[in-house]
Amino acid sequence: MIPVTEVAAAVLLRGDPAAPEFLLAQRPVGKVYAGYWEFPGGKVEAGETARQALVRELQEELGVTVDQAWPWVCCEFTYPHATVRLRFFRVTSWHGEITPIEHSGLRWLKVDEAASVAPILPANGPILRALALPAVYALTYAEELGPAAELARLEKALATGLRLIQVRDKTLPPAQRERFARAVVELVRPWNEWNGASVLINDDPELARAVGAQGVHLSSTRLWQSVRRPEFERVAASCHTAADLKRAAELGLDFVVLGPVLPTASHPDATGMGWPEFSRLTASSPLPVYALGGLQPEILETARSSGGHGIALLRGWR
Ligand SMILES: Nc1nc2c([nH]c(=O)n2[C@@H]2O[C@H](COP(=O)(O)OP(=O)(O)OP(=O)(O)O)[C@@H](O)[C@H]2O)c(=O)[nH]1
Repeated sequence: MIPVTEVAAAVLLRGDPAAPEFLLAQRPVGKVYAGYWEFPGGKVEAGETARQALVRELQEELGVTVDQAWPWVCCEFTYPHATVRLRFFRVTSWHGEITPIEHSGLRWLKVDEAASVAPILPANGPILRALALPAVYALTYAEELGPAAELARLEKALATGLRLIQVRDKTLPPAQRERFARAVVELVRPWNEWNGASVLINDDPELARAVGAQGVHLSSTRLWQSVRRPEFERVAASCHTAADLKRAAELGLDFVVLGPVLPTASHPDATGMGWPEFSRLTASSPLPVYALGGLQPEILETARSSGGHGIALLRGWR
């Protein structure tokens, strides 16, 4: 078996939480991949946890003390020199002044500016794409609220920052679902052009194509039936188990939702896995994970401190 080098890496975030800047650092002469841009961090030493390594590395490399670090995604990558398992943390609070003690350069970037820095360590491409995903994934609920009211709710939410939408509404009659999906895509179109907002259609690639949606959201059943990633700009899936998460990663999807985390009215028979289990499952996910099930917007911080990228909401988004 190839030995795996454990690495802890930090995505330092500052500024507006809805459109933050993150820090990239340039590897100095003398290291492998000198001149490449990376997230600050380094190898986990014997006897350390990944979090302890992160805290130590940020002190050594940048001269700062971490106040808050939340586990995020974890990916493996094989370089000619080593196979690494990179545990990324979102670091939103620290003290001390950031100083390039070991790197040859530092750059703060907005997520849409990542392409302006090159070269980036090869393992980091998917990480930059994951960073661009918003905190909230809104699931439509026209079957209860009615299509007109749901479109009005969407219009308001787009104006205040909503960027990622799933047309769910599985029980609407097919013709009505198609009309509604088309109307959502039309409503989102200008936001797509200006801000990259996107619409994913739940479990129906044909409908997604017919209405010109940016993506498709696979049910866990379809996730297992799919032999390759469907050809859309964005593909996500519903996951409930570690095996589902692994499958979604193998298919190269963009993100997943995992749940139900808490008891929810839409699945009255399910008790919810709870945050400790959510945390355990997300710890080895290379894909960003949205928590789902019985959640309200105020729970975002809990989801993030438990390893989630964000939250998926059905009733609660606004
Ligand atoms: N810090 C960091 N390492 C990364 C990233 N992406 C990535 O593939 N790596 C890989 O993870 C490994 C980290 O090793 P490192 O050389 O930075 O470790 P270190 O700071 O402990 O240095 P040292 O080995 O000189 O003591 C390297 O193989 C590096 O290529 C990233 O974003 N940040």
